[in-house]
Order: sequence, then C-alpha cells, then structure tokens
Amino acid sequence: MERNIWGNWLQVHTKHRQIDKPRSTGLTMVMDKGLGMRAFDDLIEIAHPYIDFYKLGFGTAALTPLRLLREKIERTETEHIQIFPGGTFFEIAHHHKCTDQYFQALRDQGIRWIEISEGTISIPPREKRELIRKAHKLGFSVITEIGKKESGSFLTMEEIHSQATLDLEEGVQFVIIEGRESGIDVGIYDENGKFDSSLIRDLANSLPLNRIMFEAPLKKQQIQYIQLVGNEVNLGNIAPTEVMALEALRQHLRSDTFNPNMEVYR
Ligand SMILES: O=C(O)[C@H](CS(=O)(=O)O)OP(=O)(O)O
Repeated sequence: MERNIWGNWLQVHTKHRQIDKPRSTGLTMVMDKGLGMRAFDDLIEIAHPYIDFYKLGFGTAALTPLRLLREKIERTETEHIQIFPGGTFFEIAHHHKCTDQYFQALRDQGIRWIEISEGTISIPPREKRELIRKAHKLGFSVITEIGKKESGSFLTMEEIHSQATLDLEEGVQFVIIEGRESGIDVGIYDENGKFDSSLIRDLANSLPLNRIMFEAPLKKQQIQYIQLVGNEVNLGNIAPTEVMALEALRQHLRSDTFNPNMEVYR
C-alpha cells in the first residue's frame, strides 16, 4: 500500500500502529450480519488492511447462500483475515448436541477459527474444557467468550479474571469480553454504554491484554479503550461501516484521539 504519498510527517504521526498483517496486537474484529457480495467486496477493498477477524454474526452463516459464504471464506483468507461464525451458532449446535457436526461443517468449509461461548446457554466447566481440547485437536484456533447476553448481566473483575485465566491456561488464542451488538447494559457496560476505566486498568495488571478482545461497538467505548490501553487494544463487534473510522481513531487521525500534547506526536 502506498502509505507515504502524504509525506514523512504522516509516517511519524502513525508510527506506533502496526499496519502489516498478521498483527499480534491492535486487532479489529468486524461483525457481518449478512452483507451481500457487493457490500462485502466494498468493505474488503477499502478496509482489508485494518480487519483481523471477521465474525459471521450469530447464525447468519446458515442463512447465507453457499456460493457467497465460500467467497467470503476464500476472500478473507487471501487478505489474512480470520473468519468465524458467532458464538451463538456454536451454542445452538451445542443445545442440539451437535457440536461434532458443527466442528465438521466448519472444517469442510475451510473455517479454521471457532468461538466457544456461553452467552445464552451454560456449559459445565469440565465439558467446556473438553470442547476446547477437541477443537484444538481438530486444528481449530479457539476464541472463548466471557459474559451472558441477557440485559443487566454484568461482569465483575473477579469473574473476568478467573474465567479468562482458565481459558488462556487451556490454550485458547483469545478471550472475548461480551459487549453484544448494542454495547449497552451488558458485560462491563452500563445502560449508557459506559464502563469503569479502573476495571480495565486492573485487568491490564493481571491478564495479557494482547489475548483479550473487548466487544466495543460504540464510538465512545472505542475511544475510551484507545485512551486507556493504547491503539494496540483488541476491539470486536465493529460494524462494517465503522472499520475505517475505528482505524482513524487507532492512528490518531481523528480529533477524539489526536492529542497534540502527547509524546507520540512530537
Ligand atoms: O454473533 C454472535 O453470536 C453474537 C452477536 S450478539 O452478541 O448477539 O450481538 O456475539 P458473540 O460474541 O459471538 O456471542
């Protein structure tokens, strides 16, 4: 990509952002709720350098015409974007006692990442551990999620810390903190979509934040995370239309994160 047409000052300005993929930090996960091929192509054309994970929201993979699904899988692979279905789809398969078929279907389609969540159902800890192990054995990279989907179900620091520690010890690649599509009244967010900065500071002291991904669909949340953690924070459930805007925040190319007094700009 021709990034320096604007001059060296811009490279200095954005030098702390790792652009080349695969990235190990500053990951962006998009949630696709059923984009058609043209919208998907548009998104990939302009934003592929800034997308690391591509979630096919909830069970929409089952509703997508196979030809289109395959094109999304192929194209994301070409662009070094990891595609996976939303955790709800896994939970539905689990509810029907069909996780083996679910694993197999993902493998058949060439999907290599899987989300194991308990947003709507509960899975006994031992069984969850076995599912993670089975998924790893089948060659999947595993993302787990912490948090319930029900409104008003808040996560405490202790819950996040103990669950994330267990999952990471089990070898999962990433742990997602629930935020849903709304970012409101769920996970660590209150009814206004706000969260307590001290919780993130505490987490940063006790967990490897490069293995944690915060679902943060709202702009104000994305800004707060970037200000607290830096542009290397991993953020998920980003709407396709917001990927470029989030990247502008990460690269301090938007007023909200452009602070002329910060060291990074001198
Ligand atoms: O895609 C899913 O299954 C859900 C989407 S939402 O939380 O219902 O908005 O997210 P996930 O984090 O994968 O459970």
